[in-house]
Amino acid sequence: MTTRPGRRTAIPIDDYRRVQRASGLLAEANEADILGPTDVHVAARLSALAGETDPEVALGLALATRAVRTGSVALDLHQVAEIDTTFPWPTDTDDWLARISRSPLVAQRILVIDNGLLYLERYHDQEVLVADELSRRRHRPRPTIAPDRLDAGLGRLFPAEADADQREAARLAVAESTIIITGGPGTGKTTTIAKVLALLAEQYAAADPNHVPRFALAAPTAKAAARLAEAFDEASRRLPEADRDRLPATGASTLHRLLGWKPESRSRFRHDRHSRLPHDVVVVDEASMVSLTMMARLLEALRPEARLIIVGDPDQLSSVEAGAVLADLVAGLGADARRPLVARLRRTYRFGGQIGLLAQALRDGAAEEALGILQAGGPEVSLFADLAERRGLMVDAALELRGHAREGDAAAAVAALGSHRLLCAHRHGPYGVSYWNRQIEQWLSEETGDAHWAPMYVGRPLLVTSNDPAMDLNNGDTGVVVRRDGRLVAAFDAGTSIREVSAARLTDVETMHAATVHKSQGSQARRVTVLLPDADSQLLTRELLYTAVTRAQEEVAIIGTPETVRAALGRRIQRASGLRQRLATD
Ligand SMILES: Nc1ncnc2c1ncn2[C@@H]1O[C@H](COP(=O)(O)OP(=O)(O)OP(=O)(O)O)[C@@H](O)[C@H]1O
Repeated sequence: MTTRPGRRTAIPIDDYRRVQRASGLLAEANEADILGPTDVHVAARLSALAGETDPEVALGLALATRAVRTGSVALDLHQVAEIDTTFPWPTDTDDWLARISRSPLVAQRILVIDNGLLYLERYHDQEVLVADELSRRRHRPRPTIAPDRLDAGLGRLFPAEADADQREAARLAVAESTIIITGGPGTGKTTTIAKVLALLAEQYAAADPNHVPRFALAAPTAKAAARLAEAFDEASRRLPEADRDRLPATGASTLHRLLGWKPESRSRFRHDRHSRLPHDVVVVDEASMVSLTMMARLLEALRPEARLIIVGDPDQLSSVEAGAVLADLVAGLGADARRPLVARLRRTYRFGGQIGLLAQALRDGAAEEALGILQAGGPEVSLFADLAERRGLMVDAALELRGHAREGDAAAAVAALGSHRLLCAHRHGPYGVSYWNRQIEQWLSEETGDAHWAPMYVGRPLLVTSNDPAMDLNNGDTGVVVRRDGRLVAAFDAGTSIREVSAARLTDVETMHAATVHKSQGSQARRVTVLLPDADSQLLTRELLYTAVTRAQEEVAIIGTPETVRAALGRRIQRASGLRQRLATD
């Protein structure tokens, strides 16, 4: 048994996961690592308060709490055996569900049973709200448009035969007031958004020349919002002049900022159903990262007649919070063949080909095809067994950063952050971010002769790990420490500009030679190295590998074996929710 050193009483190091006062089934499930301490505490306390004495009902509540903690919106009791096949689960699941339905926990709406799924009340309310708001939007009359003008605009902006998917997506986005546009990396999502907004500006101008429409572009994270602003700017510049001139000024912000987040209260926003957003059109990009809670807040804050355009890649990792809303919306709203509200962009414009082909094979779970592409190698994709193969590349990237940082060239240093990224599934352990950050620093120090690294060294790449409104820094922002007039300043990428703050004032930052795949979502680098963990790691999933590979703009190397690639593609992230069912049967 491992013990913490220097203590008089030996305490097992994993004790923090054990709940000392729990008993019975909850304690057993805690001991089996099925339930975490929060699940046990919540279930024990709420059951006691509600007067529930059946331990299997309390177990249901604990599992519903666990479900939310692990990304699901609801729990299907019939699937619990998949969590742990050896645990002594209640033998009659229907009876278990029936006992829960008669419980005071349900009478007091702590738990809700709907369509055979078990919910914590708050998540049930949010799911119903999202389904109801979307249903209301779907059954409203279509917006009035000038169809001839739309046809002419589509012909003008999407003249090529090869752009049929984009043209169709744009047609739907103008004709409908709610639409989802999906597509993998480089399929022209941002390009299409710019053209859709140009077409809409034209429609609004024709309907009422005195009304200047208000467009909002939003993304779930600050990083993604900055990238959207940049890409949108670029795409708008390529529009024909008359279309560009019609576009109203449209910056991009986070969803939190759009809704007017009030930091003093966790889930409160300035805009809600009593104070709606003033916009005519709201575009949400990187929607795979939007949680159920955020989607609920957005939908209730939109004016009923406002247009909503949801854009994203449903095959990427979902939000770190509960829900896989984009995937649910695509499955639920795409199910209606009579009135499809989902447009798919399938053609890749960005890559020379191999990264796109690899991404496709990964998305489809076609392991042998993916391995074929990887093993054929080439300038864009490769598979290595050992990360040492990339040592030269990683050291060069770190040296480039250091060079610009020593010269005090913040813009060049920030740009150099995008040259290479090492992506890991884990934070800790031999495949983790912490280990590899230290290793790359060690290699760098061997190269430069700088023996010891102070915590803040010139050329240190930074990742912000919490929101800091006072410094205007957001969780996920990236920057680099540069030397400026003998002082150390941290220069951050603010999309189209650089923000500098004193490095000494920074608290919640990590080194970012390596980053987790989750943290890298919404950003890209020219070259990417993906370090796969052992095949039995539960974090190794198809969504993770697909998200990691699609962060690469020019070249990607996977560090792993055919076995780990197969294991990744064979493991899917399962997130239970009733949303797609509600939407499909609406
Ligand atoms: N119809 C098109 N014809 C030619 N090039 C295009 C077309 N659509 C997009 N592109 C080009 O493909 C590249 C990717 O486009 P865009 O940034 O719009 O894609 P995206 O799907 O938003 O990408 P991301 O993966 O960054 O979200 C850009 O260089 C863009 O100019």
